[in-house]
Amino acid sequence: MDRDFWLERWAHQQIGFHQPEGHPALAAHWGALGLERGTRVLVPLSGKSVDMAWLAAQGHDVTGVELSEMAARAFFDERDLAAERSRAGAFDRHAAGGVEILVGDFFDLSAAALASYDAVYDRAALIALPPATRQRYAEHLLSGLHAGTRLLLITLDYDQRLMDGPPFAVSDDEVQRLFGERCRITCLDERRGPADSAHLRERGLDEVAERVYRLVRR
Ligand SMILES: C[S@@+](CC[C@H](N)C(=O)[O-])C[C@H]1O[C@@H](n2cnc3c(N)ncnc32)[C@H](O)[C@@H]1O
Repeated sequence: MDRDFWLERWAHQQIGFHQPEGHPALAAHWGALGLERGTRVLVPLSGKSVDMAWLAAQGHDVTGVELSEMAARAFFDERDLAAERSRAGAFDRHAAGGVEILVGDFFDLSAAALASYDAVYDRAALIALPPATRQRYAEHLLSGLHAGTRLLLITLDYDQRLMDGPPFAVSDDEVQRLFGERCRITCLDERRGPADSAHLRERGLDEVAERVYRLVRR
């Protein structure tokens, strides 16, 4: 899953992962993180997720990091927001309405930049990545985040033989392995049943487990 794979997906609008109504687990479980208004929230691999607008509406300062400039433009255009644009290190920054999207590679975000966030929202970021890159993603994220940073992580688990990712199956064991040494992990919710999106059901996924975790960086 290299950069071109994702840019092609955006160019051809093959974005079945995008949820126009946002993810229901966010409103249901964000409160469990116990964050105050004004908290800086990082949304890695953000796409044009409407969850960023929801987080901004809760009073947070939201930063999405996304490879595709098309996704960033779409996020602001769909809200009739004229985004300010500037250069921020390795990234092109688009910002308006309490949300900034850094267009570039998440792995170029410095440890110092990561340390400036108090919370992370990961929906379809970890599960978008193949196994070796998931390890790298967790390492990179945890290398920067300061103690006490809270994360809401949503995973999808299924029989990986039924379908090639993305989205990839991520088991509870893997979450423990990737994050357990450096985070306190609580599974807040688990939902088993048919995949809730038509594009996954069409790809043969009948039975999935979606889990919602709270992680607190030690
Ligand atoms: C499965 S989508 C999920 C998007 C979003 N989190 C959502 O819930 O709609 C994964 C996104 O990550 C972006 N992406 C993939 N690799 C990336 C990287 N290394 N740095 C930044 N963005 C990346 C892709 O362009 C794509 O928009």
